[in-house]
Amino acid sequence: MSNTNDNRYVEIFNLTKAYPNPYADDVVVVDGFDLIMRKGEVVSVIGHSGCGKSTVLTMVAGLNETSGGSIAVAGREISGPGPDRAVVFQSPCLLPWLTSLENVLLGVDQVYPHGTKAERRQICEHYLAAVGLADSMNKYPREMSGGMQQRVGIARAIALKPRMLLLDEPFGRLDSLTRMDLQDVIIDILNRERITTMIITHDVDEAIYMSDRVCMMTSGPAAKVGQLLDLPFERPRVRSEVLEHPMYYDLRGSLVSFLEQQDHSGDDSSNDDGTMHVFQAMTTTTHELPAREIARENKETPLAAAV
Ligand SMILES: Nc1ncnc2c1ncn2[C@@H]1O[C@H](COP(=O)(O)OP(=O)(O)OP(=O)(O)O)[C@@H](O)[C@H]1O
Repeated sequence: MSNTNDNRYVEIFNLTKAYPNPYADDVVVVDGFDLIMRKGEVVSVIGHSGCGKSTVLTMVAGLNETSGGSIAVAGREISGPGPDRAVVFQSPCLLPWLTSLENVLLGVDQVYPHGTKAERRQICEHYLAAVGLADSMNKYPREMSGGMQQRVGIARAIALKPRMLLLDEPFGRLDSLTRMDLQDVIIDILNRERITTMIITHDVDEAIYMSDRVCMMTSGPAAKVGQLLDLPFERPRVRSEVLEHPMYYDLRGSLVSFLEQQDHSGDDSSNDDGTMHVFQAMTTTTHELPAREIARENKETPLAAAV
């Protein structure tokens, strides 16, 4: 019998991170971050620059030690990095002396040591084709554009058949057309493979298009989950249907409104009647998490649709 519960596939409880400060007390960047993800669910994490999004993602990846709290994936508490959690960063960091196929093979060789060489190669070819690189398997990174290199990075991550995919602003360095192409590449793969995925993004529209829920982080220091927003769009997801959905602009407004509140110093995100502004334009389900006064000396970014 499996010891995992598909409704609680990823369990992040009371996650905390304090970075050392050589001149004063440690800086508590994340404090009390709680999130439960269902198996196959795609959650975007959005928040102002510097609030701690990447800190959360790298802790889930096991690349950044936690200061407190716990993270469990598929019923097992994580204690370091592992191939069960594949990460795609803004820059794919390919090995320049290897072709795209060889770059993907590096990880696949580790994960499928008992497969034959031909089987492992077939897995790499399958995922490189899935990201649109069927004709570029023997190219070196220097022969590929930034978008193509990022496709290799995505293929490399997904070929590991991870339990969880962690995407840290994976399109941050790409032009808007390439960005849209790659959003669709990932959406297609997620439609087929149903990998539980966390995406860090600054882009409200990307968060809405890509995910099943949006996790909105409060501004740091001591950032945590401020709101969770359920999205009503079906999968497989079609961009035009999402954009034309009658709820689209209300949902977008809710996200922007939350971020705007976080941008206002000393605002505790509540109306006079204690309700959250973010709920006002909404008819879909949201889950309110306990509010806490957050000191925000560290705000940086003016609000825009992309924060
Ligand atoms: N290794 C580190 N040591 C000390 N402070 C750090 C370290 N890494 C990040 N920080 C600080 O922690 C805070 C959160 O950083 P983080 O990169 O997680 O934020 P973010 O929300 O992902 O930012 P952005 O959206 O700009 O990428 C920032 O103030 C940053 O300066």
